[in-house]
Amino acid sequence: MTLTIATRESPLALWQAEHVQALLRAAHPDLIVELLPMTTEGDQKLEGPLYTSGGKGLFVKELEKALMDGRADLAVHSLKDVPVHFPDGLGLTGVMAGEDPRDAFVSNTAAHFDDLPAGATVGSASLRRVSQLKHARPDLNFAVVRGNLQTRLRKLDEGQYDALILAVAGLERMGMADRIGHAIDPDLCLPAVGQGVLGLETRLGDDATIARIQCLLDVSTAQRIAAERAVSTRLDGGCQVPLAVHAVRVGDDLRITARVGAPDGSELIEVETQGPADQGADMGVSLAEQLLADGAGDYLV
Ligand SMILES: NCc1[nH]cc(CCC(=O)O)c1CC(=O)O
Repeated sequence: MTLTIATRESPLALWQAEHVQALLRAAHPDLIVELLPMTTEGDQKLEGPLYTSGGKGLFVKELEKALMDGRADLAVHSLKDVPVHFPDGLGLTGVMAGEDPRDAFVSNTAAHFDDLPAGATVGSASLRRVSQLKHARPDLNFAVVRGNLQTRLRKLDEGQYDALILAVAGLERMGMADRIGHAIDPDLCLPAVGQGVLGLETRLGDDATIARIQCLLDVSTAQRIAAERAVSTRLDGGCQVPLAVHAVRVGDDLRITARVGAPDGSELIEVETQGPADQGADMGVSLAEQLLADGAGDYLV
């Protein structure tokens, strides 16, 4: 049997696909695992912030076409970039064990976010990051930065920004953990839904592929993801909205924290709940409704 993994051609996407390819080869010596690298619309549209150019779906659509056509059997995604709804016939078959979910502070001049002087320029195109960090530090200047991790770091090194905020997991996967000044306390900047988690998308009912990837799946992470994605599904949120959701395991429970912030940092709404880990999806829906009751709708356009 041959299993083909569709992947974007960015260095991070290729790393993720090759990582899964190596794990599948090791688990199934009889299996031929191939990559189908493709350029997506999202990779071609690198001007302007993601939330003005069509959102997360752009990175996923081409890969899903390949799955539907049978040119590929599996897509490996940074779950953070995966929209809440799937096309007919496709689905999220499972998730792998989560890595560090936090954001990273990256700077060549300041050792810590708190050390940034007033007026310093922080590069981020994420409404989630900007709304939370502006709330904490209204005196900083936030500027859009796009491109893959390597491009963003080059712009930092050229002096276009005093600091960048990037996901710890992406930097670690790229072998660039040495660029991390410090991981940011979730209290300051709560992570995105699914941050640091790889999700595996297949055709629904493709039992042969689904059987082969079982060995990669992590049940505890799946519970965390069910909770987090329930919040964004109820709010219909993509990366176009300033939404942060983070579920952590506390014994047999999950504690879920969610925030929606004004893009200008003037208001930050936070809600939290705790309950049995296998009821995360229901808890997530209630938490989303609590956010709406607290006025989050104003910022979820
Ligand atoms: N939005 C791009 C993206 N998608 C996933 C990651 C990092 C890895 C992850 O969170 O799984 C990144 C880079 C970043 O936000 O710095």
